This record gives sequence, C-alpha cells and structure tokens, in this order.
Amino acid sequence: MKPKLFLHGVTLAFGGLTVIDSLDIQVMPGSRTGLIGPNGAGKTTVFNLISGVYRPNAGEILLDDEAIDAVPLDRRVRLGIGRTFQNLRMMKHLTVLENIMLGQHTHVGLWQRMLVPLNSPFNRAGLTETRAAAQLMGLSAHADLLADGLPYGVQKRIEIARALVTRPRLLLLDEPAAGLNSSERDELLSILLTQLPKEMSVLIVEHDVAFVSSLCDHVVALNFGRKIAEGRAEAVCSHPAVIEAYLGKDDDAADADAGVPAPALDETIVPQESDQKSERAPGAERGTHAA
Ligand SMILES: Nc1ncnc2c1ncn2[C@@H]1O[C@H](COP(=O)(O)OP(=O)(O)OP(=O)(O)O)[C@@H](O)[C@H]1O
Repeated sequence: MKPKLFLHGVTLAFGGLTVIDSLDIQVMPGSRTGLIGPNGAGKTTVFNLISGVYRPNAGEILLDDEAIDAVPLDRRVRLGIGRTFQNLRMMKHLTVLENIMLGQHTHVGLWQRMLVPLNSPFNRAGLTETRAAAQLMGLSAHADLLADGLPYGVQKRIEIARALVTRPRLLLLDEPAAGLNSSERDELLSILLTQLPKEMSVLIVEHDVAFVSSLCDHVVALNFGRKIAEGRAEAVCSHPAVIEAYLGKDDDAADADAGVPAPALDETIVPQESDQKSERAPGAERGTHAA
C-alpha cells in the first residue's frame, strides 16, 4: 500500500540552524500516526512543512505519491490537508457554528462567498456540513452559543471541527490534548477514537504519551529534528533513545552504553505527570471556569 503522506529526506534550516534533518516519515492511508518528541524537537515545524508554511531546503514531501513541495499553502488545503494549531484561534464574537464554518472558506470561492455569505441561511449545504462536523465533535448542544467563555475543552473541539469542514483526507492535529483537564482529555480521546472517519489519515503531535498510545497505531519519535525511533506506540515509548530524549541520560542509560542490555522494546513506560504538558494555554482557565 502506498503511503498517504511521505516525507523523504526532508531538511530545513533557519539561518545556520538545521531544525529538521534528513527526515523520513510515512503516514499510511487511514492510519493514526503519532509524532512525539521533547520540546523543540521539530514536531510543529514538520506540520508547517506539510501544510506549506515552510518549504524544505532538501528532500521532498509526497501526498498520494505526488510531490507537493511547490504547492502553495491554500492549494494544499484543497488537496485535502487539514490542520489544527497548538494555540486556539477562536473568533470569540462568533458562535460555535460560525467558528466552525470559517473553515469552509477554503473550498468556497470569493464570488460565491460574496453572493452567499457562509453564515447566510441560503448557504444550506454549508450549514448542513457545519452541523455535521459539530455533531461529530460533540458540539451540537453548544452550536448557537458564542465561542467566547465556553470551556477550553469545548474550544479545542471547535478547532478540530473547523479543520474537518476543510474536508481533509489527511488531518494534522497539533497537541489536541494540551491544556485539557482529565475529563476533557478522556472525552476528546473517545471522540477521536470513535467519530473520525476510518478512511481519514491522521497525524498527531502530542506530549501526552498515554493519549498517543491509546489513539495511534504507529508512532514516530523525533529529537533535534531527527527520527530517533518508530513503530508501535509501546515499543517507541519504551525505546531507550526516546526515554533519554525526554528524561535526559540517567545512570541506567549510561550503563546501557557501557554494554548493559537495554530494556525490552515492548516494556511500556508509564508517562509521569511531570513529563506531560499539563498547563493550559493562555486564557484557558477563563474558558474553563465560565462553564
Ligand atoms: N521560524 C523559526 N525561526 C527560527 N527557528 C525556529 C523557527 N520555528 C522553529 N524554530 C526552531 O526549530 C526548532 C523546532 O521547533 P518546533 O516548534 O518545531 O519544536 P516542537 O517539537 O514543536 O516543540 P514544542 O513541543 O515545544 O512545541 C526549535 O529549536 C525552534 O526554536
């Protein structure tokens, strides 16, 4: 089977600093692929390369076997690459439905938008699609409320619904669980597990290792812009190079270097609370308490 997305030898440098280094990543059709790594590993930069914010200095990015390196950002959305962002980008004076609907501007022409604005009652097809995305993400009860003041977990789901109405065949989720409390996180996990179309390919950047393990059939770990491990979540999370990247080199790892056998790859590391990003994004507390 051909990969949905193939990053082949991709390299990107800012000035003299190489932040992505000869990186190979494959996302198979219909897979849930996790991208993990410590802060600064290059995960968001990979998303920016795939979505067209940056162009690689070397290597190529193939979508369905076609090189997309020269394809501009807006056309990549129309080719089926949708994404969310680490920080919420909510229009707080708009309702939940209107916020979701904004994603549709990517496949509705300017003239069409001028004749029938997205939020016009005459935009029936758009409204139906938006309501479907809202329902998928468990947002129907909030549909006509202003996004401002809704709990942070709800706003995160609005962000994903907005990406869904861009009609992605490859969905990039940038830290979907970051900043969520445990019940919001569990609710999101259950929605992503059960509601996303099976044929949709999903690439997820996430620090919450347990979240990634529950969701992803394949995980790629990065450090300093290089791939350091890849495979099933349990194997990757227990890989010595991954543990070292997150926690630094400890005595056991030093022993491993000195010839002491490394832990078996199928031993799962239990993520420690302190290893996970548990802080909410700026403004998140306000949203939560307004619930
Ligand atoms: N526009 C830029 N100019 C210069 N350096 C950049 C730029 N964008 C990212 N970097 C650098 O590239 C490296 C990777 O950053 P990136 O944001 O991709 O990491 P990350 O793995 O997503 O980290 P986090 O988990 O903290 O979000 C970092 O050293 C960062 O400082």
